[in-house]
Amino acid sequence: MEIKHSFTVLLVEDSMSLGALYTEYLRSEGAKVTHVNHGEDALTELMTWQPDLLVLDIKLPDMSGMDILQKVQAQYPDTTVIMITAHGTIDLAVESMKSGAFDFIIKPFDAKRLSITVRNALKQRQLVNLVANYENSLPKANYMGFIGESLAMQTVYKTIDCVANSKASAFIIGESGTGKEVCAQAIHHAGNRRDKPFIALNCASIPKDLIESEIFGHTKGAFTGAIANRDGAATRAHGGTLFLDEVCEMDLELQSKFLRFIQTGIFQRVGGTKEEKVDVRFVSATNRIPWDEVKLGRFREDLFYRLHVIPIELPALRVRGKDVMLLAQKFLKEYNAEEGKLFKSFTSDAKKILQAYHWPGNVRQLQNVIRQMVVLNSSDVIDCDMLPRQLLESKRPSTQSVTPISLIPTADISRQEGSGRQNESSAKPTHVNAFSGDEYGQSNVGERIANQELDTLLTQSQDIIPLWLSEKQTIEAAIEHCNGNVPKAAAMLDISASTIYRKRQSWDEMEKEKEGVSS
Ligand SMILES: Nc1ncnc2c1ncn2[C@@H]1O[C@H](COP(=O)(O)OP(=O)(O)OP(=O)(O)O)[C@@H](O)[C@H]1O
Repeated sequence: MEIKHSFTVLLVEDSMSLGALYTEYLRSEGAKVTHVNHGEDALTELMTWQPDLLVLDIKLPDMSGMDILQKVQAQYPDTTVIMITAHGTIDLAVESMKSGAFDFIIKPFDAKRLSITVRNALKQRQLVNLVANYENSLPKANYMGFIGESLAMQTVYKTIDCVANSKASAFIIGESGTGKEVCAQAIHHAGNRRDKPFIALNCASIPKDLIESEIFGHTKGAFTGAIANRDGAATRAHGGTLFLDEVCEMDLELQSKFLRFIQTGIFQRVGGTKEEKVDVRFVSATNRIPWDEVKLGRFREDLFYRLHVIPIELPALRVRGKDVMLLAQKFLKEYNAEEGKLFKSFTSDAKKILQAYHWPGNVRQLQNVIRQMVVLNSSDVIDCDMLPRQLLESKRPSTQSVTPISLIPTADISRQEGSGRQNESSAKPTHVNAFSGDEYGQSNVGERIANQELDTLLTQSQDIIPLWLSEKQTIEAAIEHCNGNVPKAAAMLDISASTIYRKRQSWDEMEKEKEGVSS
């Protein structure tokens, strides 16, 4: 292995003449050397830069080299330490190796002896770096609270790593239960704001007339019930991260107040007259397609551009392959411990069903299913007969599955319902799902509808409508049923949201063509 040519050394040696001599030896090896005579000076240097090697005399005028070694181990564990010792302190030198020093050299030594130790230390550093780089390049199965080693999740982990230290606003999209809150927390904990607060605010669950005070706080007497001054989420998140969950549900009036806050960090409490300024990083999330909300006039375009700086898309569980079983196994272990049960694994048939199910409620639904099975059964293995009915009855929508309503899962996806949203109009798509159903070999709605049409043709000769129109009606019925939530409708139809958007574009064209023909 090649030793790198230039490396840095902090040499701590109280004798000026020996310091000069060792500096000369080290320079002949290609080192850039900084020489200090006192322990305190060494610690000051270490606060501003970390050398590749620390060559450290055990006996120093102001402190023991052993104390410095301990501090370096605790604060700068990547620094390789070589101890210099006199005959009388060999025991200490041996002790220092137990505490993490790489090697020790006994005084007096010549250039050759120092060269061998230095080269060995550099080789070891290179090996450690090589292994660390290799480990980083392997797929991760665990990352900051996430479980999953699918390619789709590796992309998410890499994006989080890249954006964690930035102050740029991150915008997480994904179906319900895909882990958007886990993602927001991961961004916070992976970045340099990790020691400051992470404040989450669910814009959908706070009553409209309270949300402004929840975000900005209020002064005493600002409204009935405001019996004291109260800090809002903005103040509490100072220095840290403010997570705006379900941000597309934010009231339009509040959106304009929020815009100014995002631009300047300045806000006023409800009922207050004084302006306050905070430093927060914004992370937002929604299970809607934000650009559609902008087009429909429900989300301000200027706010969208402020918040949607770094988009992160969380993949649906059904496109995450083996992650289903990784998660299932993790939840099984967790709920076993909680419930005092003895389940160890799943039968291969149960695994097949779990793997094949389309998980409209994503990880949250999987979590609920595993908990339910653990609570209701006692055995050492999860078998098919313990699986909930909806999993056993659910096949991937086949040629018979033409009515979206018949595909409604009983799973825990009700959180999205009842939002009072009306059916969406045919807003033009700009968002493309990276994990489209077609790429993952999911059944194609066009094909299913085509089969239905064939059946219809065989049994009826009246009321035949164009194939694309029939498909459009089916998809629109599903969207309406889901109160305008396209990702949820797509999940029920077992296609990707991007397929719906593509189709909407082509319907517009078909409608135009139809109008052209009739006029
Ligand atoms: N990759 C994952 N690994 C482990 N647990 C996960 C993962 N993704 C989600 N979860 C778990 O699933 C549950 C739902 O996650 P979370 O609340 O973050 O989803 P969400 O996308 O924010 O959902 P919603 O849009 O409904 O608010 C949580 O209990 C979370 O811990």
